[in-house]
Amino acid sequence: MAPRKPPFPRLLLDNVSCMRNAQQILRHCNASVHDGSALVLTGTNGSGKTTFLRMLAGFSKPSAGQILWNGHNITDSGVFHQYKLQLNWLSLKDAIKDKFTVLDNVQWFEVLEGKMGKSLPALELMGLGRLVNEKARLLSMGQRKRLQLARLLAIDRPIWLLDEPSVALDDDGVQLLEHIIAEHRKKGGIVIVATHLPIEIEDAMVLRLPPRFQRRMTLVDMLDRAEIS
Ligand SMILES: Nc1ncnc2c1ncn2[C@@H]1O[C@H](COP(=O)(O)OP(=O)(O)OP(=O)(O)O)[C@@H](O)[C@H]1O
Repeated sequence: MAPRKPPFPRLLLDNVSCMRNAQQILRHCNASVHDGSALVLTGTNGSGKTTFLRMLAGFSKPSAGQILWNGHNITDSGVFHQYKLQLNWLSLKDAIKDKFTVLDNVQWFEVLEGKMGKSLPALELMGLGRLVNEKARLLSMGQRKRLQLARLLAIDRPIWLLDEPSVALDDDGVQLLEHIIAEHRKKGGIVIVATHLPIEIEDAMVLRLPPRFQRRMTLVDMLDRAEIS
C-alpha cells in the first residue's frame, strides 16, 4: 500500500520576503501551518513580527515568495475574498468604541458576522460578565484586552492572528488566553501569535525572526569587555 501523504497545510509560507517603504523587513520566511496548530513569532523589537502578521492578514503583500491558503495564493483577488473571511485579527489598536457598552462592542461585530448568542457567554468567560452594561470607556487596559478576546470568541473564525495578545493581562487573564487558544486548536483552529511575553502553547512551532539591524554595543557590553581583557 502506498504511504499516506500528509494533508496539505492550510497555510503555507513559501520563501516569503516583505518590503515596507522600500525597506526589506522580512527575508525568505518559510512555514507550514496545519489545522489545529500554532505558530509563535518571536524576535527583537523591529524584527518584523507585526509585519509578518499584517502580511498574513493581507494588509501588506509579499515582495517575493507566496502565501498559499489551501494551495491558492492569497493575493489573487478571488482567493483573498474567501481567505479574509477565515481571519480574526487582534492588534494593539483595539477598535473599541468608548461610547458603546461592553456588550455592544462585542455584539456589533457578531451581528456583522451574521451570528448571534455568543457575545454574552464570551464576555462572561473572559471575566467581564458584571460589566456588560457599562460604557467601554470605563474599562482598564487589561479589561479592554479581555473584551478583544471575547470578540475573537464571538466572531469565531478559524485563523487567529494575534499581535501581543497578553499585553496588559494579569496572570488570570493570561491563563484564560492560553485556555481559549487551546480550545480553539482542539476545534481545528489555527493560532499565529507575535509575542515578547511567555504564553504557554502546547506543541507550538516557534519562528524567531532575526534582528534587522546589528545590535549596537551598549555601555554594559563595553564594561563586560573591559573586565575580560
Ligand atoms: N509603515 C511602515 N513603513 C515602513 N516601515 C515600517 C512601517 N511600519 C513598521 N516599519 C518598520 O518595519 C520594521 C518591523 O516592524 P514591526 O512592527 O513588524 O516589528 P515588530 O517585530 O512587530 O516589533 P515590536 O517587537 O517592536 O512590536 C521596523 O523596523 C519598523 O520601523
